[in-house]
Amino acid sequence: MWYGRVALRRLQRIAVAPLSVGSSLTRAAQREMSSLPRVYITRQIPPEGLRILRESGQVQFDIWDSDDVPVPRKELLKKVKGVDGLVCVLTEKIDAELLDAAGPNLKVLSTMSVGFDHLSLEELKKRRIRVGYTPDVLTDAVAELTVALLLTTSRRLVEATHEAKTGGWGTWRTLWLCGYELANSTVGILGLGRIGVAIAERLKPFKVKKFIYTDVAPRPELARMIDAEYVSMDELARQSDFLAVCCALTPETKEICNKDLFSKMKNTSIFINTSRGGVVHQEDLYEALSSGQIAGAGLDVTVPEPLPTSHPLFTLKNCVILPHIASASYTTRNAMSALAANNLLLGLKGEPMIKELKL
Ligand SMILES: O=C(O)[C@H](O)CO
Repeated sequence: MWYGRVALRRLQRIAVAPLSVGSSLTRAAQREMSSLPRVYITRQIPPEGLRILRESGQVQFDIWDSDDVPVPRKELLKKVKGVDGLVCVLTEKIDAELLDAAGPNLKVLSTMSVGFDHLSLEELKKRRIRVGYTPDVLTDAVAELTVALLLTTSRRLVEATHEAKTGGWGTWRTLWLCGYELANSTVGILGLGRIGVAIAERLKPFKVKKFIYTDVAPRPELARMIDAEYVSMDELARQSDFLAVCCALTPETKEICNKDLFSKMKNTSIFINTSRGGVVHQEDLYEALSSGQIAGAGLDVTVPEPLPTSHPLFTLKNCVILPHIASASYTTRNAMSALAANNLLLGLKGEPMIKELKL
């Protein structure tokens, strides 16, 4: 269930109560509370996660009381001082500076995201800080949104609604607003994991002819689930009518979608990215779209985020840009917050987390 803003604020007041040791508490209760591990939460996370933390009776926590504005870095560096645990989202850079500010008490970091490119894994490992993250629970939502974005881009839905609303809709025309269909197409997946499989499963009923994928190595178990063929990066570019990027952002995948890739794609191909903006060389993508090297692109992620409204990509009719909403369903965001909360609590107890990154 999703709580409204007022209910959420009420929940938060209750949740943070242990830190503001009130006069109504007995001294014994105050002592007990102040001996609990201290946790800082960098964002107003959905209510399910807050409820779990509050009802656990296992931690005292403080929270940045906003979803609209990220916690300013200066404030964050102050707030993390001495904490035992930290719950963050993808807008917080967890690096040496922050970990130094937190100090040696910090044992567990729990990010409410499947992506972990905002975390300096090396620094975390060096300090033996355990890291929880939230894969799986968002797979359905991300796959669903990816399909929606793919169809929106390939069938030119944004252009079409704009034309209908602004008087561009004249007589029925034979080739007006034509796009590309999935039937009989080849769909390529760059980085085959749970999300890539879920996307392919949803696209299959659209009569896709063939699924292909590339990755650092073949992933036969996953590939078998969707009858996908392993190909090289070059072949992926050459054969794909639709190319969906599903890989994590790492030093190896940074700007892997660049001029070299786009130049090998068909000029009827559609490029879709719901992973991280950093895997794309955006100037090269702009070039490929504006020159007609590829037919269109649908992006849920960009660099930076938010992408300034003056960015050249916004001038292109064949580029659909969404504000990083792939996992944004009420169910999924609550599930992510619950998983992040449970990971944190387990980590603080010294038990295996439900989803823990191997550092
Ligand atoms: O990494 C993630 O979790 C997504 O990008 C946002 O849900």
